[in-house]
Amino acid sequence: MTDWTDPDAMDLSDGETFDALLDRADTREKGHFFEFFAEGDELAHDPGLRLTHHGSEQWMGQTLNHDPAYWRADTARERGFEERPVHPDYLLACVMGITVEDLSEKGGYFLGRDDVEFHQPATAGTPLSVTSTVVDTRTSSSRPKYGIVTWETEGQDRETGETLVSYRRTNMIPRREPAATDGGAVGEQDDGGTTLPDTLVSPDGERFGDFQAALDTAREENAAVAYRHERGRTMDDQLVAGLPLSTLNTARQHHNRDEMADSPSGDIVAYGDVTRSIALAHARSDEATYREQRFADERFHDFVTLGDTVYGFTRVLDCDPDAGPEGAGAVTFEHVAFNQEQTPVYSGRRTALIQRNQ
Ligand SMILES: C/C(=C\C(=O)O)C(=O)SCCNC(=O)CCNC(=O)[C@H](O)C(C)(C)COP(=O)(O)OP(=O)(O)OC[C@H]1O[C@@H](n2cnc3c(N)ncnc32)[C@H](O)[C@@H]1OP(=O)(O)O
Repeated sequence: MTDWTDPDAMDLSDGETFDALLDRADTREKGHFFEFFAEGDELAHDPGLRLTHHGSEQWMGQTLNHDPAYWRADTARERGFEERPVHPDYLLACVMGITVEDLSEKGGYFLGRDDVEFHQPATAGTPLSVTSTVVDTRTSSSRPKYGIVTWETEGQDRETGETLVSYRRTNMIPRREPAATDGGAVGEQDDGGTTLPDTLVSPDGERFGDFQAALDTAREENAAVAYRHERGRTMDDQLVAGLPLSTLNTARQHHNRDEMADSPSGDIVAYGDVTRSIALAHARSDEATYREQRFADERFHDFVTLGDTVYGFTRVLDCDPDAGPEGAGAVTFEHVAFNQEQTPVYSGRRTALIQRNQ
């Protein structure tokens, strides 16, 4: 009988031998198919990640987030932070990155996120502890190869147990076995005409009062406060594969072109949090941000891949002068990330405190 442990028993450098071997080898799987998840299940995510200034600065630099409070200690103190925090987009991406191995590594697309709440600023050196609960599972009626799963996730400081950020996220997750469906609703569209305002108003400046004045003007003129941001960022390898890997995000969507060739996108796609952070950076560059508060109804509408350019568009929904400290008021925005073909790829509602005066 052949001793298969003998190094010379097989020549693995021979293409034909190796090909035949690969064909009969099982794959040690990573991640979970849709069928794994049941409502109420709780998962504690194991990958270890410690927030760092290096990671935050790399994230901010690549996504054009230049708010000095996250780069300099003096500005951070002026803005009411005890010490210079890491950027909230980086925090959110790290908390989600850690969850990917357990929740979505099988290849499910990130569809949307809701109830994103920043409970307190996070600082460099903080080790993360992240847990998720399955809150909903359903079959996709339009795509029988996929199911749709929603989780609630909480990211905590592993040492103090304090919650830093929490959110509810929904992904399309591949099924082990395709489902029988009702035929689905692919391509069905509401062809009801959309009405648009005749006029779009832009704020004159970047302060809370500028947003409030623009909303007042718009109300008088039956207009909306909405504008685009000039900057664009073309997605390169560093953004598509590098940044997600730096947050321990193992989703094959971002770094395995071979696997993705046969997927709905046909290629690797950008981490939704990178796409979103770029569009938000464009928006923040046109406002005097004081503090990020929360996000709601975030959706990823279309794929962003290598070579696509991400632009930003903003609509102002509400101003609340009574929320926040003396020097700031709350503004609720709807932000849209779109590509070079003007196709929306992300949209979400964001409430941030905006500084009142110079
Ligand atoms: C971290 C990470 C991955 C990870 O985590 O590891 C990532 O970063 S990955 C990159 C970011 N991501 C993307 O690049 C996806 C962009 N996107 C698309 O390219 C298209 O969306 C699609 C091709 C995926 C689908 O395309 P599509 O089939 O035409 O889309 P839809 O018909 O709109 O949705 C199909 C079904 O999802 C339901 N659905 C949609 N949105 C939501 C929502 N928010 N909440 C709950 N259910 C939702 C819908 O209700 C329908 O359900 P049914 O199948 O039952 O009708």
